[in-house]
Amino acid sequence: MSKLRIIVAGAGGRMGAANIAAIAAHDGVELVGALDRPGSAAIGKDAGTLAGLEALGVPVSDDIAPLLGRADAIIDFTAPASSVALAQRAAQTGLVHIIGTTGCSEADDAAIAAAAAAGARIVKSGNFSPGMVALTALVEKAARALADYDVEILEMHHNKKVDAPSGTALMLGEAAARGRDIALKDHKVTVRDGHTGPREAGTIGFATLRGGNVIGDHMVILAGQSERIELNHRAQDRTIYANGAIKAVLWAAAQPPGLYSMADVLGLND
Ligand SMILES: NC(=O)C1=CN([C@@H]2O[C@H](COP(=O)(O)OP(=O)(O)OC[C@H]3O[C@@H](n4cnc5c(N)ncnc54)[C@H](OP(=O)(O)O)[C@@H]3O)[C@@H](O)[C@H]2O)C=CC1
Ligand SMILES: O=C(O)C1=N[C@H](C(=O)O)C[C@H](O)C1
Repeated sequence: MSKLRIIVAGAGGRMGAANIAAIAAHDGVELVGALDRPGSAAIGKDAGTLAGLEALGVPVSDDIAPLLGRADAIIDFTAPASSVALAQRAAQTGLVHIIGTTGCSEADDAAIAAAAAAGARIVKSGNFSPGMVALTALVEKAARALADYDVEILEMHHNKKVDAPSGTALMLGEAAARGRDIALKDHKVTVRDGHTGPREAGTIGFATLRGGNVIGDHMVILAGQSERIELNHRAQDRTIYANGAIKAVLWAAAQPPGLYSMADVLGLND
């Protein structure tokens, strides 16, 4: 079987390097293009060198146009504006588009859904690790079973992260909300400061920590009157996300256009 040809967007970033290295190590895929922001220091450099590997003969560019005809998929861990623009390109050409970018607004998500409806095969997830997808399913079940317990979600990431709460924390919050048959947007509490009064029953609280080079820690707490359940996930290496993104490419290549989640990729929604 021929290898699937992948473009990595955000090649100069932390996840860009992890994605390039994971593609180079995988037998079923090959890197055919690397993109970054116009003006980025990565432009013109070899993608392999940027990822700490031997040169791969793939220079980083700021122009996707010449790459579109010779790629099957884009792996994109960048920024919301970039992911929306790439989704529109993927729709024009029917490409697989794997979106790991977090911090998207409702309008960004609507534009991404529109691109999927217009022909792109998009897998979008706040977290591409299979362990986190499994944890998300557990959180939904626990929130449903323990309907009167208070749900609080704590996350810690490195000091370069720009969005909060993390995409994963929001994904876990959505799972808890599904378990309770409520809409997260109507029940989430992301800030507590000053005289807040007692905790409002049925809300889902978020706490954000930032520091050092923490890759990604998440804890979901279900607090009852005489007990507390803590569901924890700690990422130890970005390779876990990059390998999940490749798994998503291989799965999505065989799907019709649409917007999919990692739960779809892992067969949890079958
Ligand atoms: N879903 C998941 O499993 C995971 C998601 N993430 C998410 O992935 C995203 C990237 O994370 P990370 O790699 O740590 O971040 P970095 O800042 O290290 O990398 C982002 C890259 O995208 C580039 N970029 C930013 N804006 C644009 C643009 N408009 N057009 C093209 N390229 C652009 C940046 O270029 P420059 O530096 O020049 O600005 C940089 O190379 C974040 O949203 C993060 O939350 C991260 C890990 C796992
Ligand atoms: O920015 C990061 O680093 C990460 N972002 C994702 C998120 O916002 O949840 C996934 C992971 O936690 C790392």
